[in-house]
Amino acid sequence: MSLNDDLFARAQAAIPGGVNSPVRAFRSVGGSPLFITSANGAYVTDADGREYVDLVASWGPAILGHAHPVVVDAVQQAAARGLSFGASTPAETELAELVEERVAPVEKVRLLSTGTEATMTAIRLARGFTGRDLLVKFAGHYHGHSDGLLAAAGSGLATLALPASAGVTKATAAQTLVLPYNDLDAVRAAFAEHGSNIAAVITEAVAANMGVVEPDAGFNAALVELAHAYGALVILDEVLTGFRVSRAGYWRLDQVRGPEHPYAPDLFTFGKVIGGGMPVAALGGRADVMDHLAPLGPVYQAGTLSGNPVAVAAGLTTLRLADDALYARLDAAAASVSEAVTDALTAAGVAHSVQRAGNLFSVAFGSFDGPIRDYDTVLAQEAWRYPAFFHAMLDAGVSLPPSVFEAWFVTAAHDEDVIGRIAEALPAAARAAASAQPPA
Ligand SMILES: Cc1ncc(COP(=O)(O)O)c(C=O)c1O
Ligand SMILES: N[C@H](C=O)CCC(=O)O
Repeated sequence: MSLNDDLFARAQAAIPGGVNSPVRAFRSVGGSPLFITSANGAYVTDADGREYVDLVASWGPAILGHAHPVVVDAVQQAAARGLSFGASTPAETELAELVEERVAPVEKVRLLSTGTEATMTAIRLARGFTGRDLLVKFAGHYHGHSDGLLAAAGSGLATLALPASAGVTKATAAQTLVLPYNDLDAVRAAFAEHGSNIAAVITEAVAANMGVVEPDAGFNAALVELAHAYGALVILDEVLTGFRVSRAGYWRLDQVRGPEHPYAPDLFTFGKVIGGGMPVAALGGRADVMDHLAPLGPVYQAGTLSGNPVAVAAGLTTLRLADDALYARLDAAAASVSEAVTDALTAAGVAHSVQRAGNLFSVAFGSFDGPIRDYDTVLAQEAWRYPAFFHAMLDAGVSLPPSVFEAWFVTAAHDEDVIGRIAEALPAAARAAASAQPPA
């Protein structure tokens, strides 16, 4: 028994499933999750003192690498000035201004603590602004764990094969129309039938919670055009992609992909990188919509720790360090790792698709006709090959997301040496995936 195993046994007695977020539980890959005691640069160290190359990066936020000294210093200085005031601070406005400067359609920003709060508030605001009830979401997209968003959600629900969550009332579930991703005909049909009662369409800027699945070129732009034709809003969920794939998130990368560019979603949600590893999230968008939030308008949102000064210091410092050169480095690291994955799997004779968008990527096992475009295809893959692949990588000192349905994350600290260690581990993992057997 390792110390990790002991800690997991103890945690399971004290915490449901031993984890504080289900995706950490290793349920689809088996074994005890890692209990991390420290992290630095591209590495995490577990309770047994074993160091791993980390491709989870706190599920996205750690773009600079773990414990970046400038960020840690900013956090320490902010903490020394006081942990929380329950009052406004100058840095909150600086962070809001920085988001508005980078993401052109965002005219006003409200800070919150989690991505879940951001999407939940965005939906309430869209309903309050339009006076309508229905919400459109796409199968396989994950927007956090508020009630109306848990149908056909990716991430942990995909991993645990949960089509929805217990505890969501039928009335709430009935207000969410779940449509197949990348299917504009389905969106057109939904608007044709329910258009006068649809408040908003929410979409991940690029789906990255069912593995990475890019929107077709022009898809996000067409959503905006369609929704606006019916008086509905579009919420672009950039909780995962915002400030991770470029200085202005996926929205900026998308501007050059579609025929309809530029397009302007009404609301954006941010999380993860905007907090630099601490709990900051944001809702931003058109001023006339945002001004419906209390205290100006009737849509209520609040938070004791919203805009927490220590967390904002981490986020602001991280964003200021994230320049175009940093994103170029992340893109190059993602390209190298994803090419190494393809080379190893191909050499082992494992059919697969490496799905990539900017510096985000994931692997799907099986034969596909081109890049995957929807959740049904994601679910039909040979997911049973992943546990063997995952554990072979872990044994070789590389920590991957413990689910085939999650994206892999590189950091600026993933330099040539680190990528070399990943590349060395891949051939044995690919052979393990090749000899994996489907469940009986
Ligand atoms: C696209 C997206 N939206 C929303 C969320 C929810 O964010 P949080 O986990 O901070 O509540 C996540 C991830 O968890 C996400 O990936
Ligand atoms: N896929 C999720 C976020 O993007 C994973 C994070 C979590 O839910 O703990």
